[in-house]
Amino acid sequence: MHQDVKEILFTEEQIQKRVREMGAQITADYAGKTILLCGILKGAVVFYTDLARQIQVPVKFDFMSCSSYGSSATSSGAVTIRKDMDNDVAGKDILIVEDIIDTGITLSYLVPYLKDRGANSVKLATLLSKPSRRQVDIHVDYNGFEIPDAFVVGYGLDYDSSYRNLPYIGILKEEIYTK
Ligand SMILES: O=P(O)(O)OC[C@H]1O[C@H](OP(=O)(O)OP(=O)(O)O)[C@H](O)[C@@H]1O
Ligand code: HPA
Repeated sequence: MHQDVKEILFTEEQIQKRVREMGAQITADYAGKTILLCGILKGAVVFYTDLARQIQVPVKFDFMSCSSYGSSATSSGAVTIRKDMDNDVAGKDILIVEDIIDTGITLSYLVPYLKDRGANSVKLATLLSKPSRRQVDIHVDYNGFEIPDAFVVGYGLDYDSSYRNLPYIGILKEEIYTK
């Protein structure tokens, strides 16, 4: 275990098992359709590549990059798009892939944004959700794990751009982000 991690919340094996289950559910729900899989950079990348390979219906890859002002603790609710999807959204069945939903502010902006551009459907898959931190109500179609209000890293999630490559999800020691 990394020295900055105080506790492993989900091991590599637990994550892979859950991702397989989510992929099977998505495969069943989208039978006969093609999914435009929209990953939200950068945190979702690891989950995205694993989930995509567990989906057995046709999938097209696309990505968006967003930023919300301030840290997620102090977010003003203003979300800007740094990189939009390359594909035309109209008429497509879009599945947004996130690593974590915290306040819900990012998704509360993105889902209507894509719907307003004429998507046939917009659904949401997230590996992690922190319901106790929610500021806006978000409907999550596929949720990997609900977690307590702790700062987690690994499997794509970062603190100060580090730890994204840890194969597990762990709780970061408080002294790392309070120093
Ligand atoms: O529900 P919210 O409070 O809006 O927070 C969730 C968002 O915050 C994180 O992204 P971040 O801005 O840290 O960028 P990153 O994915 O590049 O790490 C995460 O990947 C979500 O996109
Ligand atoms: O716990 C977290 N870890 C990393 N990034 C995050 N963005 C919101 N919550 C978190």
